[in-house]
Amino acid sequence: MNWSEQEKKNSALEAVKQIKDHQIIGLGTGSTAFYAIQAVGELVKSGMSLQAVATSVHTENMAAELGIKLLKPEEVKEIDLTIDGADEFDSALNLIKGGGGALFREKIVASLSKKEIIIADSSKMVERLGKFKIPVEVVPFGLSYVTQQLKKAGAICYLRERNDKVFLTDNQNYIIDADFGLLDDPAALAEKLNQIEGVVAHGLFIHLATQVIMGKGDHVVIYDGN
Ligand SMILES: O=C(CO)[C@H](O)[C@H](O)COP(=O)(O)O
Repeated sequence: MNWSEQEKKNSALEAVKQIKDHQIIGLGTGSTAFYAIQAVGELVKSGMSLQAVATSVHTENMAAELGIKLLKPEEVKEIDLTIDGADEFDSALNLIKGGGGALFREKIVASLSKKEIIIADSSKMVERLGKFKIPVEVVPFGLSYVTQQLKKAGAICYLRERNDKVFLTDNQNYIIDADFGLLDDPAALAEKLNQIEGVVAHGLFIHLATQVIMGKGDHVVIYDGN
């Protein structure tokens, strides 16, 4: 396993230590969350009674294979603890998420969660957010309008594709990867994006993370939010 995979795994295993019996757990999406989902599967196998809400169809399938009982978000009032990855995080624990395209469900699950733990390898920590383009999930009907609004706001826009076809999210929407350059004020940009009709969700997660657990070499560093 290379160093970044080891850091991802270490951060995931550290986060999973916080899970208690009978809790409802939010399961993230991506290559870091993968290690957490595997570990939650182990806890269930060892006899812990846990239920989970998944942030994507991919995660749902993985959890089902591991015997983790799944709930739909509409069946829960709140989630005790969510463990998810991120594409970038800063010292205020603001995030860019959505590299895997699951940003809408991830944001709903994070918003339902009492505790949102972000797990990451050390490459994800940045001084200023924005090197990673901001994923913006858009209803297909609104693609032209939203693209124009994002451009007016200063972004260079890329419609996400996979295998030479337009990428479709689990919600059958498109993703525009919006390059705003390095951000001076992520919260202000998040507010601006919230105002655009046709935007389902964007990848700026402001004040949603409770804690970031970052793998660094063979240990982990924990950053707590305020
Ligand atoms: O937001 C996400 C998916 O929508 C992921 O959490 C993010 O892309 C990080 O992924 P990885 O752990 O594979 O680097």
